[in-house]
Amino acid sequence: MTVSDPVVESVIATISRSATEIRQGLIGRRGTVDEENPSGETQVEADVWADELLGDRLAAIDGVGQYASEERAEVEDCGGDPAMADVYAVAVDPLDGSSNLKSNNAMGTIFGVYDAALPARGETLVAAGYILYGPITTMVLATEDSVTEYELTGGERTVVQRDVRLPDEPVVYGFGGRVPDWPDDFQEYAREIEQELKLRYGGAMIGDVNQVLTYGGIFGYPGLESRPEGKLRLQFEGNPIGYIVERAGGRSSDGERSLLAVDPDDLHDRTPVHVGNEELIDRLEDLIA
Ligand SMILES: O=P(O)(O)OC[C@H]1O[C@](O)(COP(=O)(O)O)[C@@H](O)[C@@H]1O
Ligand SMILES: [Mg+2]
Ligand SMILES: [Mg+2]
Repeated sequence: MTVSDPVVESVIATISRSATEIRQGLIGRRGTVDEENPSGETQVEADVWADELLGDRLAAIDGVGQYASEERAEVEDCGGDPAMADVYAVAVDPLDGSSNLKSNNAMGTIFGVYDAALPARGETLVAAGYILYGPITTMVLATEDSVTEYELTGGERTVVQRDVRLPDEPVVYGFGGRVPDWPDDFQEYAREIEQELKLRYGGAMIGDVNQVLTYGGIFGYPGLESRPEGKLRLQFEGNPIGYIVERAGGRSSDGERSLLAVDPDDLHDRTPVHVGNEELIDRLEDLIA
């Protein structure tokens, strides 16, 4: 599938072509640097490197008016106002789950193409996707009308599944954060779910969400007692994943409403993130609202 808008297609082609290179470049970049990202988390060498690589390439695309990433404080102005026709803003989590580099477990790259200046509502996304660096490098791409899974080799992307849909019968769940730090209502919900589904939690949202897309179920990183806003970032993680799961027939929620309807205050806002089969998200909202 190619996307009809040439700018959006260029963004997707640039990220998918860069993925093999990013995967290769992880070697030798597993150590931490002496810096924190704007969310106050220790950066790994590969976080900084992947951000620079993607930032340089995406900013060079005509029609990309803004670039923003989890790893830099401010939105980069790339020449062009996303309020204008055919100008977009791209928000990226260059490496999702980069703490998994140390233990050599799955990781990802997440991106959202917004038709609005950042920070923006998820409803303004025109495309979103993620790369999963698993045993195979894959990309899941959602656009207005469909979700497609690709395998990436060299610079090529090969379709492996068109029209990806969440299976009707959910099988897996994964919830982030420490159990004693979960609010009572979320604990109650989790107790129910663990009677019904199998636990899959790998410490990289992309790996865990891909399990949900493949088998059906729910991924959640709830608001915590110690941090009611949760851990994950709305612009770089919550919105793109919410968009993908909703396009695949599922639901997303911050606990009360679709993630795509959340109004951002700040580029690095955090939000509780829940995505999965509709019925499971409905039940969650009933219990914790
Ligand atoms: O270590 P925890 O608390 O389980 O958190 C894991 C979550 O944090 C993240 O690693 C945050 O993403 P980054 O690695 O991009 O900061 C998610 O991928 C994952 O779901
Ligand atoms: Mg992340
Ligand atoms: Mg990251």
